Amino acid sequence: MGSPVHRVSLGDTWSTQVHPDIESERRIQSFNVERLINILDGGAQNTALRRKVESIIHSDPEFSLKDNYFMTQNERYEAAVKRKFHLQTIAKRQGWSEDSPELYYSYRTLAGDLAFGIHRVFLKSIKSLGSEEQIAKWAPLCNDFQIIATYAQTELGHGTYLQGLETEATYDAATQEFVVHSPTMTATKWWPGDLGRSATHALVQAQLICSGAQQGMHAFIVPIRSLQDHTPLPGVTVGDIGPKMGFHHTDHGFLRLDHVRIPRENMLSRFAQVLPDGTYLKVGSLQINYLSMVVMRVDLLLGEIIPMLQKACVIAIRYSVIRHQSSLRPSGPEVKILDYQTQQHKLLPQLATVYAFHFLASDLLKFFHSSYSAILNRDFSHLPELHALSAGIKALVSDLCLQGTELCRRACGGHGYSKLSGLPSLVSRVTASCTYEGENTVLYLQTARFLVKNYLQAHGSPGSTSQIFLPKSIAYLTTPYQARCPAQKAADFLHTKLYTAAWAHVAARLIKDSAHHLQTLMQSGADWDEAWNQSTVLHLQAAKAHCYYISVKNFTKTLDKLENEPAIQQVLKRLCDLYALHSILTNSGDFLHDGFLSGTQIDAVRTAYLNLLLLIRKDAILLTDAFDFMDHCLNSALGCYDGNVYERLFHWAQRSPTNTQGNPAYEKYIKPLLQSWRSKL
Ligand SMILES: CCCCCCC/C=C/C(=O)SCCNC(=O)CCNC(=O)[C@H](O)C(C)(C)COP(=O)(O)OP(=O)(O)OC[C@H]1O[C@@H](n2cnc3c(N)ncnc32)[C@H](O)[C@@H]1OP(=O)(O)O
Ligand SMILES: Cc1cc2nc3c(=O)[nH]c(=O)nc-3n(C[C@H](O)[C@H](O)[C@H](O)COP(=O)(O)OP(=O)(O)OC[C@H]3O[C@@H](n4cnc5c(N)ncnc54)[C@H](O)[C@@H]3O)c2cc1C
Repeated sequence: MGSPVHRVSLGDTWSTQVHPDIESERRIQSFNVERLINILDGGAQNTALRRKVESIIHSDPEFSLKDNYFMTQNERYEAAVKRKFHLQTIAKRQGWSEDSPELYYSYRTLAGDLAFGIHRVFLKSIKSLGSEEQIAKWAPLCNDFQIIATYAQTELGHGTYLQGLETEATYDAATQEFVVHSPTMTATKWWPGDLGRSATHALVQAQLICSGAQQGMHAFIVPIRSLQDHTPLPGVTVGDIGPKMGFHHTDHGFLRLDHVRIPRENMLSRFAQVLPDGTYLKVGSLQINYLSMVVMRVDLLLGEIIPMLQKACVIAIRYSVIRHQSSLRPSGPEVKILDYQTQQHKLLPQLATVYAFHFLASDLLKFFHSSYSAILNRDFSHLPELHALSAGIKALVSDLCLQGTELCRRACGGHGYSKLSGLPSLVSRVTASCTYEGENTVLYLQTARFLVKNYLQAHGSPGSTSQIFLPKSIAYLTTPYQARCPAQKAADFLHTKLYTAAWAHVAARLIKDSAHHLQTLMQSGADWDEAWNQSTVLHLQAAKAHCYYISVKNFTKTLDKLENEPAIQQVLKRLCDLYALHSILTNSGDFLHDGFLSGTQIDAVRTAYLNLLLLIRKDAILLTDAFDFMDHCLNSALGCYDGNVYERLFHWAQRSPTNTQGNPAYEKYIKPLLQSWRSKL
């Protein structure tokens, strides 16, 4: 591998050497880090391309994220717009097209701190819901930024329940136009990114009214601001929704439409259309209009959510080998905090989790690609499975990435509370991912609906085992499973088949229990909807267990493909073991409930888990280096490659405007107060 210096990108002239405490960690080379980087990138060519993009971006001062932490919301927005347009200029010069890996890598390199993220959501929605003519018209306008667009679905009154959206698009056959209207206050669109101050066009999701009937939610392209002077167009009220927990660089907005007329051609019509005379035609179910959400749920995993936990792990683990606190024995030397078992217990499962999620999301992406073109061509056979998998995986990944980043933050003690650590921004940003693109509880319940329905079909009545074809990801629901785990000692729990089977057992049992609970309620008189609501806590648990099972199984499959890389296979196997055993320990009640595992076996799981912590501890720094984030992108005083934590924290704090711009409160309040006492002292 080339000199690691390429990662030290902050241009800190005072940083002349790598801290010995982190350097010593890198001397233990139990595997080739560069090879692991290549595997995570999906090949050495991708690594080379990514680094080429990184060097272009980082050598350009316009892209610096340096002062982000000291900026106001307005300044963050302006800087993000500036970076976005500068990136477009570079992309044009370099010949990087919209869907190119180069632009994807630029986004990663700039930590997503760019404006117009939802412009991309608009484009992806046009590509999934628009006809070929509509794509041919709108995609180039988007790509060249002749328009700036947003995705306006959520309203003040409704986000989850799309059938409850109030915005109306009423077809007027006399003019062949739709009249798009917000009939109530609660119909106001609320939350769309890039809407508050930027967008010229919105993809508005509205209830279609034509042929005298409500046809459900459909997508309409609505011009909202003048392309000449950016003022709101007639009938449009638009603005910013105000301060938020994070996403300070994005102008989330509101939008009210007062009988705004748009041409008939502006309704996206791949799957549904309104003919000039008002006749409504559609293929597939109403929910095909939700396709763009499936696309985004898959897309955001690797593009946005998982990198947050990766970065948090890099920062917290690097910091934990620099930070010394207390000693292990009386009068012994102060130790690195990563040598405390409790610190390992906080951080190393997060590292294992984020590896598991990287491979999970990569495989989901493959399944998505193989199903998506069929869906666009109106073969919907894989859609229910894709929807169930993408909804559940989005929920599990964002839930655990949020938990993990917050744990990493707290594991850095007081310095983790400083924005300069980079961790608070990661936590607040990943928090949003548990809500946007579908609130997580709601998404788990979508997965549960698929599981329960298939379970009930496969097992006509309790106890029956009729053979029916089930989609691949749930085929285990009809596989007979063991009632007791055969493991006898800690080492037995290091068999991938054993712990995968354990998760299959628990997931299948919880799905069975939730389905039976539903059936029992129905047998005692409840209708399906009432019975469903009264069993949703069980459904939620079942869906989570299913997602755990999928993630564990997927990690073990990844290991199988690494036969030719024994050293890397070994280190990843340890992470896979740790992920699986940690997930068993944190959900141990589910394994003990029906006696599948005994208390003694849980003790054995814990023993195996604690042994793994020690083994992974020695490779921890290399495993975080393998994410190959440059310092610029981490933007953390605690997480830099060279480990010079204290110097960097001190230098960065000096740049704070609170230290450079004087103290107006002194003149106004402190000085008069102090001076009023002087005569008495
Ligand atoms: C750089 C930027 C980074 C950050 C970017 C962030 C951008 C964020 C953007 C947004 O947040 S956009 C707004 C996103 N909003 C949502 O995700 C809303 C979530 N709500 C829904 O998805 C749905 O309303 C619902 C929860 C699925 C319920 O809908 P509905 O009541 O109509 O359906 P059900 O009765 O529950 O199910 C009926 C039937 O439909 C199937 N189905 C549901 N959704 C889909 C889908 N997406 N694809 C395919 N099929 C779907 C469902 O499984 C049922 O099938 P059957 O069981 O009847 O066979
Ligand atoms: C940072 C950010 C960016 C966003 N960007 C966009 C954007 O670009 N475009 C856009 O259109 N929207 C956007 N949104 C909106 C987002 O998609 C919605 O907030 C999200 O879908 C959740 O909907 P809600 O706010 O209505 O929550 P609600 O549905 O009101 O959820 C509130 C609570 O009710 C529960 N609940 C709701 N329904 C059910 C149910 N059926 N069963 C059980 N429990 C239920 C939920 O679990 C939750 O606990 C964004 C939101 C955020 C935070």
